[in-house]
Amino acid sequence: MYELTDISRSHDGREVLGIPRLSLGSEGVTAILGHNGSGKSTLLSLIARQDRPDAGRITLDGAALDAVGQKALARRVAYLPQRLPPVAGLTVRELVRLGRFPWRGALGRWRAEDHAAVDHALTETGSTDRADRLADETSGGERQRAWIAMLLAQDAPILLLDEPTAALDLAHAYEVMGLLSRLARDRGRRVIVILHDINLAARFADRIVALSAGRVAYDGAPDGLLDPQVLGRLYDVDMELLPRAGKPPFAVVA
Ligand SMILES: Nc1ncnc2c1ncn2[C@@H]1O[C@H](COP(=O)(O)OP(=O)(O)OP(=O)(O)O)[C@@H](O)[C@H]1O
Repeated sequence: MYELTDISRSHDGREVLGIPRLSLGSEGVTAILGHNGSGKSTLLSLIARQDRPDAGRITLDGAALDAVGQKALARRVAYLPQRLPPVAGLTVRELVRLGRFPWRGALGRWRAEDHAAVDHALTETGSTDRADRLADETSGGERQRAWIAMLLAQDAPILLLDEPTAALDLAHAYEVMGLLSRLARDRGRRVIVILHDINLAARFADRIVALSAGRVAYDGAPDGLLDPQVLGRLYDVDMELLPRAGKPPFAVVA
């Protein structure tokens, strides 16, 4: 579990993230929401240790995040950034195999469990049929699922994903979120995921942390966020809720 204390991160003399205190990772799925530029990716890249705060302290399970070795961190935290690098020349399977890097033995030998983890990740993301195609030649959404498969193959207890559903059609966005929430529920994974879709977050998250101008503006259960006033303040737009029998109401712009 992460503990953040007195975190500050600035760019060009402007503080883009200021968090006095925040614990993350004790719930199954935590969704991070907020308007564009509110600091979501900055927060995620800090806890993924892709970036460092200018001030403050981040611990992971009680140890300073800075002090965790690179391989040990990769075994505990799998991170999917918003902007993914090009994958020229790699097949989908080769891309997914990269996720096994922190687990491979001395001399980088492939063990049966590495192959099994890759096959399992391909199956879980519905990517098996495309495994031998060049990742570059698959559609944006198919490639996104291959990246998610790579993340699953890494087999880390904490998954950090920055807008993983952005390139996905509705059905696959729900499928991927369903998969992440099953990993949390059935396999004890802790998922921290940036989303823009309030309704997707309300459906799958156990906790929502919403940022506004670099500050935590809401932190709690999805129910509490599904309030036109709270949403209106957060996104600076009039919102209304459409009730649905037996399901969370649907938030729409009024
Ligand atoms: N490397 C950088 N250099 C300068 N400014 C940056 C840099 N990275 C982020 N910022 C600024 O910090 C602020 C927060 O950015 P961040 O990417 O964390 O927002 P976000 O909530 O993830 O936005 P979005 O929803 O658009 O992805 C923005 O104003 C952004 O312009």
